[in-house]
Amino acid sequence: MEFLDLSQQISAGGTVRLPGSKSISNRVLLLAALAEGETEVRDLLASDDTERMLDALKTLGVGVDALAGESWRIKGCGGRFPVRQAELFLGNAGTAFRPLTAALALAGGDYVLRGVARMHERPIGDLVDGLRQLGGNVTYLANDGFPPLHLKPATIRAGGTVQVRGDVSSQFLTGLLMALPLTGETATVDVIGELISKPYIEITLAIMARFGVQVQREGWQRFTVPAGSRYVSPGTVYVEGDASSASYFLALGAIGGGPVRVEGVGRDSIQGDVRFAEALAQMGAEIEMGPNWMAARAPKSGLVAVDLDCNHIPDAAMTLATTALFAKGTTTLRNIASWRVKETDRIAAMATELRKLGAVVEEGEDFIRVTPADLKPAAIDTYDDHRMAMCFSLVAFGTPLRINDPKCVAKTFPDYFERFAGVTQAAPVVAIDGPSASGKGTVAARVAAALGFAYLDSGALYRLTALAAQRAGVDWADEERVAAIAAALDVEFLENEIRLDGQLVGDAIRTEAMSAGASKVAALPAVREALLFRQRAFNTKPGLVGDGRDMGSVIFPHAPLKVFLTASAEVRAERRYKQLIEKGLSANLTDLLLDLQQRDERDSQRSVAPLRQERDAKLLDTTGLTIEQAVDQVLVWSREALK
Ligand SMILES: Nc1ncnc2c1ncn2[C@@H]1O[C@H](COP(=O)(O)OP(=O)(O)O)[C@@H](O)[C@H]1O
Ligand SMILES: Nc1ccn([C@H]2C[C@H](O)[C@@H](COP(=O)(O)OP(=O)(O)O)O2)c(=O)n1
Repeated sequence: MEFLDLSQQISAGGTVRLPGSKSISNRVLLLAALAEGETEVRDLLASDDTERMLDALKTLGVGVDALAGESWRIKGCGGRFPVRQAELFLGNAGTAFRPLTAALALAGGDYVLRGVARMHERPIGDLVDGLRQLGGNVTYLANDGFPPLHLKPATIRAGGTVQVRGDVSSQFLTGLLMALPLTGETATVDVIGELISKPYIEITLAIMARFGVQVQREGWQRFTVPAGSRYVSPGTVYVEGDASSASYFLALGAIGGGPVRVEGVGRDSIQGDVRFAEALAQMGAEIEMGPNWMAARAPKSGLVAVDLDCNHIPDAAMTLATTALFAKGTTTLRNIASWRVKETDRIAAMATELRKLGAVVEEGEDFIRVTPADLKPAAIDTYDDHRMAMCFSLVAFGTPLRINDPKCVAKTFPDYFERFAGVTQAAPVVAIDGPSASGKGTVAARVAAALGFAYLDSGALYRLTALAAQRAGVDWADEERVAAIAAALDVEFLENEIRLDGQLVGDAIRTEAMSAGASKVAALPAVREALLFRQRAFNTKPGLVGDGRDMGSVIFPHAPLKVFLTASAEVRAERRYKQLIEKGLSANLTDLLLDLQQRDERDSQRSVAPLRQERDAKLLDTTGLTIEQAVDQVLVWSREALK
């Protein structure tokens, strides 16, 4: 499984130009395809969801041409798709599946619509019932109420009234409304019960109007499309930035200092999720807004918890769940039952993953309640849900963490994590690598103390693994079992001591036998993999100095300062000899030199993370230097690099 490890973040600030809105992009594409005339769609979101829609339209015979940038020319088919029989695969794209179901059910052809397994678990029965009331001929190919679907030509009933439940997914109503003009008749939709996610219906009505169809409405209960309504291209359409995507960056500003400014959505937006900014303001964030931009910064007194009905911002509300980790008090997000039928059961997923970090979470059928706690590093699962991945990136302000399957953000925001990195500053790392007894540990510990940073003695982890394996009677060459031991190591780093399985280890890991053992287990790829996140989890505020063999190359490749510390083999052997004798351990200088040369050889020649000077590492040869001189040089470089 792919993953992304995030260091703890220190601050956030800057400007982000948002990708196009997913909701607007797919609605505009469908209406442009159904319209008379050509439409140029500018600033379209480039993502999985829009790709599914574009592919579907191509399959249906619609002329789709990519122009420069994220612009497309769509040759409208005037309500009649050229291809009358087709099978469409729509992945996990709800914003493609629902409206296409509605449009194709009334478009007079014979179509099969499929998606990924999760899509086949997401209900569509209420939409199908609505289409059947209009005369649609829809069959379920697997389970009643769920995709895949088979659509055959409808027998349209004149002057029909459709009843559709409003409390399931507003995408059903959106789909129906957008398809109604295809009947050619006057058609009315009555919404039964409370309509959820109303702002999404506003988007639908606004875009239909842009394509020349005025929906007459009575509140949120009744919508009528007059006979003879037809879609006509408005020529050029600009897609607004995605307001849900804006929520992550506004939250970053509110948590990480800010200001973080997003461009592409603002006060004049037709997207309901811009109201996320109000929710953030209720938490204390300072918000500024212009017609097409918004900015957020942290309040001096810190964020505070809220108790909020989130029905109007179902997607952006997820961002509040992780923002709550940085607010004083318990946050309750209510009226979010729709989370349960999204890309995943988002209430369950959110609760499970927040608990991994140590947060206190209570969940109900339609609410979630989050109380902050001291956060601890964890590997977060994302459930093929882009919003899970993006929401949990905010957690990096509280603890380093691992995000599994980070590429799921491609659904709406393929370069999310690059943009995240662009407006955040991670806790810095000074990476010190080099051969045995070059002085890494001594120098690293003193530099860490001088800078007020944490210190990671990564070699100790390999030594501890070797020791734990020996104690468990596991051969150092048994990769699988040694890796399992490394993954399960119960260690605690104290000021000047290490506890393994609750007991102080003392010099048991410093013997030459354990040096050799460490070098052997360190050559096993599975062992290195097992220790990777454990090492990165040390990268907390205000910063870290790490020493080892691969700090700069593998563990912290983005470290602002990398040092390669070395000295002649003879000098290093002498240093190690003195060190061992001082500790009261037995040693022989000739053997030590030989051991050290063998170990250098093994550490340099192994296939994974070999010992070598990185191209961007500064070389420091300590053969003729005192400890103080070596420390001073690294401190000079650190102050330059961390400015
Ligand atoms: N620049 C230096 N000059 C002299 N002795 C040093 C220097 N750096 C380190 N030492 C000594 O060498 C020994 C080995 O250093 P250590 O930090 O354990 O190396 P490493 O972590 O690279 O194996 C220590 O006893 C340390 O005091
Ligand atoms: N980041 C690291 C740290 C240590 N190792 C390996 C290589 C060394 O032979 C052993 C022991 O490392 P350690 O830094 O404690 O050893 P020295 O003090 O330099 O002799 O672990 C590694 O492969 N990668």
